[in-house]
Amino acid sequence: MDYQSRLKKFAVDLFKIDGIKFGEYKTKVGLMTPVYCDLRVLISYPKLLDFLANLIADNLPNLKSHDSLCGVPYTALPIATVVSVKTGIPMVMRRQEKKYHGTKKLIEGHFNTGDKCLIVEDVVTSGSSILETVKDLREAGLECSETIVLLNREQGGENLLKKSGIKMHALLTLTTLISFLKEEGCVDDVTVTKVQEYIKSNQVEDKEIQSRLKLQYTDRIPFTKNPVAKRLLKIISEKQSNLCLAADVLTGTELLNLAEEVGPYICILKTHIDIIEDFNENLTKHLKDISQRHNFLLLEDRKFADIGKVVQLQYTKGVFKISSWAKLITQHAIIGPGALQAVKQNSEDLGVFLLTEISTKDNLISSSYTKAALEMAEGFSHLITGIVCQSPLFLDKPGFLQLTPGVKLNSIGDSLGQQYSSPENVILERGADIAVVGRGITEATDRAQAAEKYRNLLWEAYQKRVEM
Ligand SMILES: O=c1ccn([C@@H]2O[C@H](COP(=O)(O)O)[C@@H](O)[C@H]2O)c(=O)[nH]1
Repeated sequence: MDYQSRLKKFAVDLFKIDGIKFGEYKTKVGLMTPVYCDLRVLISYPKLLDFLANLIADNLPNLKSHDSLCGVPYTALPIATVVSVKTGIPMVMRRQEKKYHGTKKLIEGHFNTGDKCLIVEDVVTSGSSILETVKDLREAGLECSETIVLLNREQGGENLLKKSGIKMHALLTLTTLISFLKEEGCVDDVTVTKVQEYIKSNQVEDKEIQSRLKLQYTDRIPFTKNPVAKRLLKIISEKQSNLCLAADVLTGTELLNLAEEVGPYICILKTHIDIIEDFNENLTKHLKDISQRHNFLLLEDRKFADIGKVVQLQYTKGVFKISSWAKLITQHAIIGPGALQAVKQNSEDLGVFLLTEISTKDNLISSSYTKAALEMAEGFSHLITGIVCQSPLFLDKPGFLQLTPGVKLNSIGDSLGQQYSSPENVILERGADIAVVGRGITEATDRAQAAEKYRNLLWEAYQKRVEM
């Protein structure tokens, strides 16, 4: 069989084992795609894996010039392994997370500095997974300039990899794959057209984006897709305030008095409306009036974390009717895209801050959870105002705002796990765009004066960051 016929056989076999599916599929970040690739199924078909290893070996004439192979975790690991066994080229393996005990190695296997390592990957969309792997391999002293991939989705990844000095060799592109399948009667013309249109209109963006840390708030307005984020950025610039007050008080009167006192110095007033002991609907009406008069937004920090349907009810119904007064809400990412879908219909007038990290000591959020939450946020860019986190994330995404709680002068924490950093540290080291201050202001004798002090410190720190 010639090489083309072998490739076609591989494409058809992949289709037969459900490695490639056509229809309406939701990606892990909540976007729709007419073609879904799940090459993890290959491990159940050792003969096909063997066939694939031969295809890879024959595709790359200079394969043997490499000292090692590295599969991008996890799907490509078994593929790299069979190629290694077939060709005798040793493997190295990149851990996805650093080990916190033992040898603390990020790259496993024996290698020498300067060894040429070939990256093996299953599917390339933007190429970001390959770039992450390459970054760690290069830091460990390996040389990476080529990658072999099974399927190039032709969405711009090849170009982005080239910019980082990586040449991509692909067994199949989405175009060749679909034409092979069409020739063999596995898909019809309608599917072919849908896939072609999808490729055209889903190219990864290739713009040089300045780090958000270096941009003034108004310069970030064009980058955001969420209407509430645009309004918030305007308010921040007009009031020269990146201070969010955590108004954790227990009565309606206390809340309204506090809002009046600190209103001139804040861009957001954050509530936990369910801790108000004498709540009634008039409270949120008055709160709304004050927010309009003093030009700040209301954020209900409900941290929604239930199934989509319940989130929808909690957000719109019950005694609090949050959707009628809060332009901003917080949500946990643990539920998956369903909870975001649930509030999406209000997206013209709603902004969500998604929790990707939390400020408390010994919390259970891992780096892979944070990574997945960030991907989810990107998939809902029209709805997401920003992220709640503790470290500088989304640096190349100036359209998303970083909201960071756990800010207080002269304190490192409370007795219940809360951890604090200073206003300067939260902006300069932790990458916050907006800092949340609660007890630092609410427990002060002069709350307006305390709010003004935090406002000035936080604003000065942001200006320093932009100029640094
Ligand atoms: O990770 C998080 C997320 C939210 N919060 C909220 O911020 C305030 C902090 O109040 P302080 O009095 O300044 O400690 C509070 O409303 C939390 O619910 C957080 O602390 N950490």
